[in-house]
Amino acid sequence: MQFLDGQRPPYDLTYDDVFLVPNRTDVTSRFDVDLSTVDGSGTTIPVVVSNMTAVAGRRMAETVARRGGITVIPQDLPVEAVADTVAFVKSRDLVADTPVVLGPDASVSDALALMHKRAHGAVIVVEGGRPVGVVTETACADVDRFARLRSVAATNFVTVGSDASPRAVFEALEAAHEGLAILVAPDSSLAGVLTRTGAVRTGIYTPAVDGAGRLRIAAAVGINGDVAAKAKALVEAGADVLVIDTAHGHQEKMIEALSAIKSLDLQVPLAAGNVVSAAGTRDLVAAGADIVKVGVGPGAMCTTRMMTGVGRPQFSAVAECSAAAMELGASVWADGGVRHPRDVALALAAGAANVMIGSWFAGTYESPGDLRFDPAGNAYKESFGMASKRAVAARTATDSAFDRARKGLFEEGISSSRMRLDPDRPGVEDLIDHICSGVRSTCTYAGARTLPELHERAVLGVQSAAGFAEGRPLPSGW
Ligand SMILES: NC(=O)c1ccc[n+]([C@@H]2O[C@H](COP(=O)([O-])OP(=O)(O)OC[C@H]3O[C@@H](n4cnc5c(N)ncnc54)[C@H](OP(=O)(O)O)[C@@H]3O)[C@@H](O)[C@H]2O)c1
Ligand SMILES: O=P(O)(O)OC[C@H]1O[C@@H](n2cnc3c(O)ncnc32)[C@H](O)[C@@H]1O
Ligand SMILES: [K+]
Repeated sequence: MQFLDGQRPPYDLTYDDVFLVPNRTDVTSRFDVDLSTVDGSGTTIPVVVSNMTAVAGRRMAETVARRGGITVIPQDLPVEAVADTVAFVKSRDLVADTPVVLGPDASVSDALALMHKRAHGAVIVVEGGRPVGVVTETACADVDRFARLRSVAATNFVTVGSDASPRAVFEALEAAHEGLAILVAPDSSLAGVLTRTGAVRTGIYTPAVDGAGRLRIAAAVGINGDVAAKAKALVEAGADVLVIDTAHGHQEKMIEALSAIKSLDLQVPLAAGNVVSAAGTRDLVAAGADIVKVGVGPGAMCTTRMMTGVGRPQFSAVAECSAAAMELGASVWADGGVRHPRDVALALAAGAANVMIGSWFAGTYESPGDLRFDPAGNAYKESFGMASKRAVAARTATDSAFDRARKGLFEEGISSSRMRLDPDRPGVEDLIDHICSGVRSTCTYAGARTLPELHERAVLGVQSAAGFAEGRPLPSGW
């Protein structure tokens, strides 16, 4: 990475402050770009879902891993609950999505409550293990909420053998003018569902898989308690990457926790943070981190900078930490503050191996929260910070009332925010398409076939606020 005309400013920069200058390129197609990462996490796109309760659950983990990213399950859950999630994700198909299933005697109201748990927006009615109908929102529009699904389900749905190629599924849907195919096993039992877009995505993305060909998943631990025992249990449960996470990662307790976990030689990459300096990066790598998590204060749910004045503009933090990590053969994840595909591209140009995204993905069908609607009818999900009053109250629920009250004084995050589902991109895969098409395009502009090449070849300029504003679209004129 270099600055345009060698002009590196004497102050720190964030994503909005910088732009990439196009280079002469011999990468002539965006499909010639390889987005896989080199940090040992096994991702084939540079996307890591943040360990936030409002963002990272089993549906998110399954869906994102199928497209090549990885989800970090938050540290606040008991090991048994994380183990369940890991087992679920590892049992999922690499191509077909998991259907939402109800029996024929379930009600329309049951179906409506579950339908938007997944982006394909349908409930499959199953009797004796076999699909007998499909219920969509449209079918429920003018019927009584207590009506039974057997009376509203469409029975003329498209079924395809579970061994059919994605192209064959696409063509069957095209011929039938339908959007969702029901995949059935040879014994006619329900095997999964696949949309037209899902079939197309299968040809573009490579799932992130473990040595046994199962979807990958990561899990987080904090720095308090018997962290090494928890880390060992999580890896035994199947976690592919361990994240050791606390607000101030450059502290003795982190170094102790990380060293203790490293000494177990668990044979999975260890990511630790958060830090924003070369010194913090070096100390975490020396204590055993393969990946250093970078970012203090950029997160959308984070009030740290307002509360403490501590932090660092994220582009400079990532650039400095990744340079220090690379010297030691380690990698960096850029954590927080991503709101546009360009932010992901700039973090990668700065040297990050992967980019962590939290709040942006909270506003999708796949995040764990319930779908809600504001008075104007816009769909949204609730999100909250992991150091917010809400998260601290949940984390300390088993402490004494006095300890809870004491810890409650140190909140550093928003407890309730509404993350709107973008009507054009309501599913996390829509956002992944958006991000990956942006980053593929960045790479061809920069003349890079791989992400390390993007970092090597990136030429960055610094822009004024007017420069940034000029780049924004003006959908309603001026
Ligand atoms: N990236 C960020 O900018 C950022 C900022 C805040 C939180 N978070 C996220 O929020 C979650 C909770 O993190 P957490 O660190 O608050 O809880 P935690 O990991 O459960 O505990 C933090 C530990 O560090 C100690 N500590 C010392 N100075 C601290 C400080 N300035 N801020 C916070 N703890 C400090 C705490 O002790 P005492 O309680 O006795 O002080 C406690 O032992 C994590 O997922 C973290 O990544 C991220
Ligand atoms: O993608 P965003 O949401 O911008 O960033 C995710 C990132 O934010 C950090 N974070 C989560 N909760 C809090 C909180 O309460 N205070 C400070 N920072 C927080 C965390 O690093 C996430 O990965
Ligand atoms: K912030």
